[in-house]
Amino acid sequence: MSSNLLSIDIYLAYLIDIHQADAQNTAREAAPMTQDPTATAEHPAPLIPARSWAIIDSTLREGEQFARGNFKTDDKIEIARALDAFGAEFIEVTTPMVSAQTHADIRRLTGLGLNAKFLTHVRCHMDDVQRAVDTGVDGLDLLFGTSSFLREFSHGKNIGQIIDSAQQVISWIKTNHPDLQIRFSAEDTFRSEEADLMAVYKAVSDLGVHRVGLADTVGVATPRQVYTLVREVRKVIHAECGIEFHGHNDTGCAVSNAYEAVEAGATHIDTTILGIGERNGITPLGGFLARMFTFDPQGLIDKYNLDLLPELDRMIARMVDLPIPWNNYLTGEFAYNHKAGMHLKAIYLNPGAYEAIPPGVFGVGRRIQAASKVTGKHAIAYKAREMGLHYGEDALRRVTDHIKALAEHDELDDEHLETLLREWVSA
Ligand SMILES: CC(=O)SCCNC(=O)CCNC(=O)[C@H](O)C(C)(C)COP(=O)(O)OP(=O)(O)OC[C@H]1O[C@@H](n2cnc3c(N)ncnc32)[C@H](O)[C@@H]1OP(=O)(O)O
Ligand SMILES: O=C(O)CCC(=O)C(=O)O
Ligand SMILES: [Mg+2]
Repeated sequence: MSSNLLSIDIYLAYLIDIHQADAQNTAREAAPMTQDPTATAEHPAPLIPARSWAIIDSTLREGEQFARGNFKTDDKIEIARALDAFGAEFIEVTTPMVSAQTHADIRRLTGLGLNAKFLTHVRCHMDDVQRAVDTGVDGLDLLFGTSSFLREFSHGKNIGQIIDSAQQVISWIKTNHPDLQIRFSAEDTFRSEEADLMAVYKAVSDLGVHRVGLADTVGVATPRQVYTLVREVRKVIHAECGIEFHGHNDTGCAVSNAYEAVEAGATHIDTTILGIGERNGITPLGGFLARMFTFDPQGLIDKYNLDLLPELDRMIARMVDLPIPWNNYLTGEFAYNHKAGMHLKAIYLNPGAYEAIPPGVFGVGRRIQAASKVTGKHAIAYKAREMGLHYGEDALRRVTDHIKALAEHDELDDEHLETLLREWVSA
């Protein structure tokens, strides 16, 4: 099999080609990407360079809000080390307001000497911020709900009071802890009034936050809404202010919304391993990387240790005591299973024919399921050749039909197939 598989370069060239063509065909306004001085006509800059965005992995914050996300100190250390080894730029951790243990755990994590920067997620309130600043984190992710739902039923503040609190808290942090990064997020952004959002984002940007956050808290936003709102927010904040997107998956759009956010100019995307979080979770790290890989494969390969992804997924599956979903992006048991005869014929010649992303880059293997009722003669011939067996055209047709007929009634595994192929030759 391996001798027939073409190298990763084939996929990469193809991916770059389709996206360059897509760019030429699209009427959309281009996102404000930084110029790539190394780009040439032969090697054009990737459409969405991997260096234009960073991951804020929130497995240790949003993931703790998952039904089974009850991480102990050792789990947290293992998760943080694994994310750091993978190359995640930021790790978001739960607010120290949760408990004395959580406070102590954050200190423990920030003392590990990892490359990833730690952020803690806190309410925009002096009590929370004062408790957070001695944890050793690199930044504070402040939030305040701006939708009428959250203003009425969560905290009871109006937009003027939210801006006043933001002013008090942000000014205090900047005066007393100027080294800390500050992010301000309007929780439930996509059910908030646009005028309110613009007033809040402009105010916090003027106060000098490093990033503003857009949060699709109930997972209701469409990709187009995300794209449009990110572009609007970009216009009211300072050029050096980053934009973070946090998207829930209630309507199945968490990956596409994160992608649209980046395309519109977002600089930071929140993910969790396997997508764990409140309800059915947020943008999964693996799904987001699969999406972004197609725009800048080499950029992702340079930035992350992508082949560690299966270990990350397995680690969280173990900790939350659930299997990795069979159809999980990249690492699901059948994410790279090939079965139909028409697919198998082509995949033996070039796996790129039926795969968008080479599995080996993400440390996973492909499965060729040659024995089934939907198989075809090419797959059987390849399988036989691998075993050193050769059939004439008639024999190949007959053995293929025999295998298809058997498989109508029974599952055939590889071992059974091999036995059949040998018996058929000697029969
Ligand atoms: C969409 C998200 O995921 S947001 C992040 C959610 N994360 C968490 O909730 C972290 C874990 N939470 C906790 O441990 C607790 O909720 C704590 C420690 C934060 C607060 O606990 P309690 O004081 O018992 O309050 P409780 O959780 O019942 O209610 C929430 C409080 O936060 C207030 N609040 C909500 N949002 C904000 C905000 N952005 N800024 C300031 N206060 C806020 C509410 O008004 C309410 O306070 P109140 O009782 O004075 O009205
Ligand atoms: O702080 C944020 O931006 C996101 C908070 C959150 O988890 C959410 O709104 O779903
Ligand atoms: Mg959330």
